[in-house]
Amino acid sequence: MLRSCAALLRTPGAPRGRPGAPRRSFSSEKVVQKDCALPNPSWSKDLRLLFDQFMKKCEDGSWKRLPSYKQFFSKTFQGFQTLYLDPSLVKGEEHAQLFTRSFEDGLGFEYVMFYNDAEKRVLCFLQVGPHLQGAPGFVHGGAIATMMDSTTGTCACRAGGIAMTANLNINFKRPIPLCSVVVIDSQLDKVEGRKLFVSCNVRSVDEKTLHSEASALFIKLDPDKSLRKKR
Ligand SMILES: CCCCC/C=C\C/C=C\C/C=C\C/C=C\CCCC(=O)SCCNC(=O)CCNC(=O)[C@H](O)C(C)(C)COP(=O)(O)OP(=O)(O)OC[C@H]1O[C@@H](n2cnc3c(N)ncnc32)[C@H](O)[C@@H]1OP(=O)(O)O
Repeated sequence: MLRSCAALLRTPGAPRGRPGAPRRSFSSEKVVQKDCALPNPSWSKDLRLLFDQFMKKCEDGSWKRLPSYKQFFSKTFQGFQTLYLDPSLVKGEEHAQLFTRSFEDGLGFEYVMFYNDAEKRVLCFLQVGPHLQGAPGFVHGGAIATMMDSTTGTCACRAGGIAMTANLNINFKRPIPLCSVVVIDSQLDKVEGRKLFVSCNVRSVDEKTLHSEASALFIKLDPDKSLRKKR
């Protein structure tokens, strides 16, 4: 796997992403709404296997694959914008992209999430690309935190409605090798009014290594309160 990772980095200036894909021109490009939570050629065998295994589990309806795009464009997100945002504070929206989906294929976060409604649980299968390096050879802690936030956040929003992270408490236990695949397992533990308590852990695919664990608090947004800056 590390070999394919190195191959992605070897040719500076070479077109990246899928072969034949147009080069990015930030100012004029219209972001294509492709579902990024589907296999692409950068996915390793481990990630493909986990994907295939869980697509099978989706057949009886117990698990659901969650599609993922570079931009939010669902009705839920439009609801988020209308209810909570002051339009005068929204800047650069036409260029906005979901942080975790803003890398060329294979270089950053490659992942797919599956949701189990009965268990209020989200599993994220994540391949960490070479541009997420922190300590040499290992993934940056901020990148791990990002994906723990995204996975627990997805779990909170699926289970409880639109919510934002108020607290994320992480213990980093073992570093994650760059270009490896890990499993983030999150579940809703408790609901108290608008507070959603979600925990997660990050393990290696063989489950032998516990890389990190976290607990998070999400607050369901109150439609009577705007998210604008308090003056
Ligand atoms: C974020 C995405 C939302 C979009 C949703 C759209 C679609 C959904 C679909 C799928 C989901 C998809 C993806 C999820 C992906 C990514 C997740 C990323 C999430 C983030 O990356 S998000 C960015 C970082 N996040 C912030 O930028 C928040 C800044 N923050 C605030 O905007 C406010 O802080 C807010 C709104 C959180 C609460 O404000 P508020 O005014 O509504 O509530 P209030 O302060 O009254 O607190 C109510 C009760 O919570 C207690 N409480 C509050 N904070 C606490 C804390 N830290 N520790 C302990 N208790 C706390 C109080 O003590 C009180 O408790 P009590 O009721 O018992 O007195």
